[in-house]
This record gives sequence, structure tokens and C-alpha cells, in this order.
Amino acid sequence: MKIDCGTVWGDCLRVIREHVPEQSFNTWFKPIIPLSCSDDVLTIQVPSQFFYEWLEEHYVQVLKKAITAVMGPQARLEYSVIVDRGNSRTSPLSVNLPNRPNNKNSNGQNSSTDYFSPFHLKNVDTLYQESQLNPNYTFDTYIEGDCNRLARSAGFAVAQKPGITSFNPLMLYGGVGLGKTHLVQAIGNEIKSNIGDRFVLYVSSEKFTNQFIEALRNNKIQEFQNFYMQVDILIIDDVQFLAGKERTQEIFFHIFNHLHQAGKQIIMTSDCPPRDLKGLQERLLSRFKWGLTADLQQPDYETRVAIIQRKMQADGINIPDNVIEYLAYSVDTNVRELEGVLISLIAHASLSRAELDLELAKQILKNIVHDIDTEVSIDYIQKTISEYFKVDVEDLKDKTRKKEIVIARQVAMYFSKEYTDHSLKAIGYHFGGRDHSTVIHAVQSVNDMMDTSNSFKSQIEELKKKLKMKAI
Ligand SMILES: Nc1ncnc2c1ncn2[C@@H]1O[C@H](COP(=O)(O)OP(=O)(O)OP(=O)(O)O)[C@@H](O)[C@H]1O
Repeated sequence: MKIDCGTVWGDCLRVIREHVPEQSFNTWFKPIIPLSCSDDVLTIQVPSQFFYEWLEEHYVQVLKKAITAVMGPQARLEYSVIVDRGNSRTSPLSVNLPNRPNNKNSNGQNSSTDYFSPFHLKNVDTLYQESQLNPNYTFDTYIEGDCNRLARSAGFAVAQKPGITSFNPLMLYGGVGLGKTHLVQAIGNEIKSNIGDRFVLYVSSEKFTNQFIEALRNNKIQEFQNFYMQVDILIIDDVQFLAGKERTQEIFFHIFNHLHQAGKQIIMTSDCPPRDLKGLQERLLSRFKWGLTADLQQPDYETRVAIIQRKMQADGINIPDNVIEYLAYSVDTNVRELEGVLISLIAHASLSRAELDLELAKQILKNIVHDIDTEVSIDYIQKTISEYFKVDVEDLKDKTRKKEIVIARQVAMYFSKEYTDHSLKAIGYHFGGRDHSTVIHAVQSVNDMMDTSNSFKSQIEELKKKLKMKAI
């Protein structure tokens, strides 16, 4: 039977949209063109081989979810890859999807026969295989920096001796996209590879809650509780989600106590420290503090560079160093955002067959990075000014009174005052502990020099541009 492939693909897109961030959706799914559709095969055209590989590597499950929901479990997807302008090659590149039950029914709702519903898994051996861990989230792929050192080393210690160290529970907290899920899953993967016979389970608090509600509905609370009490290492993500859910907290409390007393390891994440978790029972909060609590901070510049390098290496993509530095300077909010920008950049380069260089990066970041001025740090200003005036960063902080160094120092103070929110006192502190009056004097001197020297003024203009664009 002939089926309208546009309609089928439109329905698939609706499902996909629910599961991927908007930026990724626009980058990876909008450019796809549906070519044909029969009862069980949908053929889609993708713009390049790279694009096809990226979809396969990153979105195979979501694609499977979508075509299964829209066309049924027998459905297959075939790609037609544009190999050269105008020419395309149709699979053998059909998606090779593992044949596993789906979490959603055709309405995109959680189905009552949830793939990981405890009530459908009878055999404990099967449980050992089904930890719900992403194999890519390992310690190897997790970059260490000042921002995560304590959390990472505590996690690593727990992974070597789960349930035995005093870090039980291990509670990691931090803002969005800072690597909490990655790190706790790395612990789970490490334990699984070191000690294969442990039942490691990763579950989000949301999923835990949904499973509990389902158990309530089906009168299966006992099975639910029994299931969780068999776990050796329980990793529960985003516990702030339990806030206000009294009955879920109650059962979690019992499971927690049982596991803890039995020497089983509990690992949790949350978006804030336990003391700030609102809507959680006091008895749970006090248990969260029994073990070790460690935070994840925003990564610093060096860590961001290392993260980009690691991702590029893993994907086999080469990006010039100056582009990496530019990205790392420009996107300093969180790692997820950094990855999003990186994907966008690679996608643009791939789709437009343009060279992935600094120009392209600047062009793309213009649309993504907001308020670049306020993101300039004193460190960055010092680095840029010292390069420009060919003096050492240390000289800017030093007492030396050599004329060229004094000017460079004053210019750096001037920009620190103009481009950062730091107080005069804080700026002085960053320049070798100088007084706030020295900073005022520096700003005044730079203004005076601009009034009297055109060449100095154009130097300042040039530096302004550099700092604004964070150009490397
Ligand atoms: N130190 C790191 N090294 C390598 N990749 C990292 C690091 N930190 C975060 N990432 C990557 O950043 C992305 C976001 O991380 P993750 O999902 O773990 O954040 P999260 O803190 O759990 O966020 P949320 O609070 O939104 O759930 C992931 O792709 C992860 O691999």
C-alpha cells in the first residue's frame, strides 16, 4: 500500500521533538527529507555521510522510538545519503536497532508495560544486564578539573569499593549541565566493569516516581519495594524531583534504609545541596548527609578546552586550536551548552561544506552566545592585554614601574573596570593586591591618554574589538 511519507515523517517529527532539545532538533532533524514509505519501510534523505553517522550514533534510539510509535514495531528506517551535490545513495545503511521493548506507547505516553518496569522482570540475572547506564559515560570520558575534582575522586573511590567507604550515600549536586549524570553513570559503569556480578541500577527520580505510581495503581507496592531492595548499587538522579511527593519519599526512605543497612551503595544527584532541598522530609535529608556531599562547579577555561578536545577526539573530528580556544572562552555557562554549540558548528560546516575555521565559529556563535561583553573575565583581559603589549601577565600584577608595563597594566585595569562587574577593590586585588585608588588612577590615565594621543586611542579601539569578540 502506498502511504504518504510526508505525513508519516511529520508524525515521527512530533515524537522526536518531545525527546530532543530544540537546537538539536533544528540541526539534525529539520534538514531530513522523507523520500518514500511503504507498510514497514520509511526512507529518508540526509545531507551527508557525516550527518548519517551522527544520527546513527546519537539519535538511533529516538528514531526507533518515533518510527515504532508511528508505524508499528515492524518498521524499518532506510537512509538515502547525498554523496555529492545532487547525487544520493540509498542504504544498505538501514538503522540497526536493538530489538527492545519501547518505553512509550503510540501516544508517546509512558506505557504500562514499561521496558524497565520491575514487575515485568522476573529473572534477577536479567537485571544485572539492565542497569540503564549509558556506556559512553565513563571516567575515561569525564574530564577532571578544579570544578569537579572532589566529586570525581570521591566517585572513583566509591566505584572501587562500593558500600565499603564512608561515602555512603554519595550525594553530588550542581547546576544544570555540569556533568552530574555523566559522573554517577561513570561510577556505575566502573563498578560493572570491575565487579560484574553486582546489580547496578540507574534511575531518575522521575522514573522512580512513575514506577511507584504504576505500582500503586496495580496493587504491586510489595513487588516494587522488593525489586529495589535487591539492588546492590542504587544510583538515583535528580532527587529534588521527589519534593512534595510524600508517598514516594516514604517508600524511598524504606528502600534507602534497607540498602544502607545491608551495606549497599547509594549514589544520588540533586540540583542543590541537601540543606536547600525544599519539600523533602527531614528524616530523608538527614540521611542524605550521612555520607559525602560534593559539588560540581562551572568548568574553568582549561577544563573547557580539554572537554572540547576530548569530544572531538571521540568523534574523530579535527578542529583548529584557535577555534577550540574561541569556543572555550565564549561558552562558559555549562558543558551541555558547550556541546550544543559544538554540534551546531560541526553541523553547519558539514551542511554548507564550509571550512570549520574561526570565521565560521564567530558567525555561528553570534546567534547563540548572548551578552558576550559581560562574560569577559579579568583573567582574559590580562591575557589579551599582555599578548598585545608583549609583556608577561605576571608583570601586570607585579610592582615593576617600567613605562611599557605601567601602561599595559593601566589599560588592563581600565578594561577590567569597563567590561566586568568587579568592584574597584576586587580589580585591585587581581593586580597584585593594589588599592582601589590605583585602579581609579589607571582609568583616569587611560582616558587622558586617549584624549591626547590618536594612536593610543586606536590601540584601545582595537583592543575593545578583540575583547568584545573574545577573538583569539
Ligand atoms: N567533566 C566533563 N567531562 C566530559 N564531559 C562532560 C563533563 N561534564 C559534563 N559533560 C558532558 O556534558 C553533558 C551534560 O552533562 P550531564 O547530563 O551529566 O549534566 P547534569 O549535571 O546531569 O545536567 P542536568 O542537571 O540537566 O541533568 C553530557 O553530555 C556530559 O557528557
